[in-house]
Parts: sequence; C-alpha cells; structure tokens
Amino acid sequence: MTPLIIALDNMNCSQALSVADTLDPLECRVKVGKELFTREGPEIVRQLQSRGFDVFLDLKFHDIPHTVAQAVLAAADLGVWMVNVHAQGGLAMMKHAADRLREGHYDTRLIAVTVLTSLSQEELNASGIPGSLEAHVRHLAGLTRDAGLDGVVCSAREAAMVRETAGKEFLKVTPGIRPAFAVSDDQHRIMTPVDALAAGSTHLVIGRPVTRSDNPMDAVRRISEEIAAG
Ligand SMILES: O=c1ccn([C@@H]2O[C@H](COP(=O)(O)O)[C@@H](O)[C@H]2O)c(=O)[nH]1
Repeated sequence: MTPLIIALDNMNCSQALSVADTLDPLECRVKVGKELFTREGPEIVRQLQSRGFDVFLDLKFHDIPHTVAQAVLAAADLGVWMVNVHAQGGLAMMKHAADRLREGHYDTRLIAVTVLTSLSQEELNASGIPGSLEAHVRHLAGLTRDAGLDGVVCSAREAAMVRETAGKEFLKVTPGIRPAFAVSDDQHRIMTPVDALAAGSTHLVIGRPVTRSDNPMDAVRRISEEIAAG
C-alpha cells in the first residue's frame, strides 16, 4: 500500500471533494485536519470514505484521559483508518485511549504527535522544554510505545532514531515532506520523500505541494516518480 497521505487543508467540503475526485485511493490516503473537520464535521469523513479513501483524522487530541479516550472511540466509530493524540498528554492518557480501542476490537490505528515539524530547537526550548529536540522526540516516542500505541508523528529527520527506540513495525508518520519541486512554507524540519523513506518513515504526509497544484493527481504522480527513481 502507498505511503502517501495527502493533507486536505485550506479548503471546505466541496473543494476537498473536488481535490479528492482527482486523486486515486489506490495511490494515496487522505488526511482530514482541524480546519476541514471543524468546518464540515463527520460528513466530510463519510464522503471521502464513500469514494474509497482511507482517512487519517488528524485532530491531535490533548485532554484528560477519559475525554481523549471517548474522542478516540468516536473517531473509531466513524471508521477512520487512523487517529492521533498529543504524546505530551502523558502515558496514562495515551494508555487509556489505546486500551479502550483494543477492548472495542477496533481496526483504527492510534498514533501520537511527538514534536511538531514546524518547531525548531530554539522554539522548543523557549516553550519551557529544556534539552535537545531529538532527545525529547526519543523520550515521547518511548512513552508512546510503552502506552501501546501504533506509532508516532515525527519529522522524517527523527525517523531513524524512532526506529532505533521503538522498532521497525512502529509507525513513523512524517509531515514536513517537501518534494524537489516544492517550497518549505512554515515547516521547519523538512525532508524529501526519497530521503524520508530511506530514513525509516512509514508514511509521508504531504499537503500544500499537492493541494496547491493545478493538478493534484499529477503532483502525486510526480512524487511517486521521485520515490521510484530513488
Ligand atoms: O508535526 C506535525 C503534525 C501535523 N502536521 C500536519 O501535516 C500537514 C502538513 O501539511 P503541508 O502543507 O505539507 O505542510 C498539515 O495538515 C499539518 O497540520 C504537521 O505539519 N506537522
């Protein structure tokens, strides 16, 4: 199955569906984030699923354990392929959500965000977290593995280190991917698709380089070609 997940950001329901209609669910999955879900609600997820797409619901839940577990179950009831929480919410929060999903025999993958790819070392320290960004990602990835989740969101720059910490099967879902033809936008810790896969990313999240293109499917194909050419 393809490693590509296309982020449907900066659009409403009809725009998202127009983009989705140019994409092939065999060549990419799609990600519904805070903006699209807040505008359109669960119906946008159902619409995308009815077109054959696996949906990653990227709402990054961060709250007390009971609230997060209930939100994760609500996402799983929607039948999403993947949902996420913030690892910063702590071991108990993540474990409670993972346990509830397991008890319910859901198929939905649960992953946790480590350090946002838009953050730099300086910004992380300025937010009150001392030490190196890599050490913090490693710590949160270990916590996520111990809580029984399926993987993390991290930068591809940290994928090899996360593989070393949590193993090959542990998912490394990496945004901040910029193909050779794209600009970096507000992302700080970026990598190309080829380098990200070589570093151990299992899934590549790509938004603007595809959705801003006049022909999103063509952009997906160019990325796939970049990957195939290695
Ligand atoms: O650390 C993170 C976590 C999530 N994201 C999300 O991924 C996409 C990236 O979009 P681009 O347009 O390719 O920059 C976006 O939806 C973010 O909310 C992330 O970038 N970093």
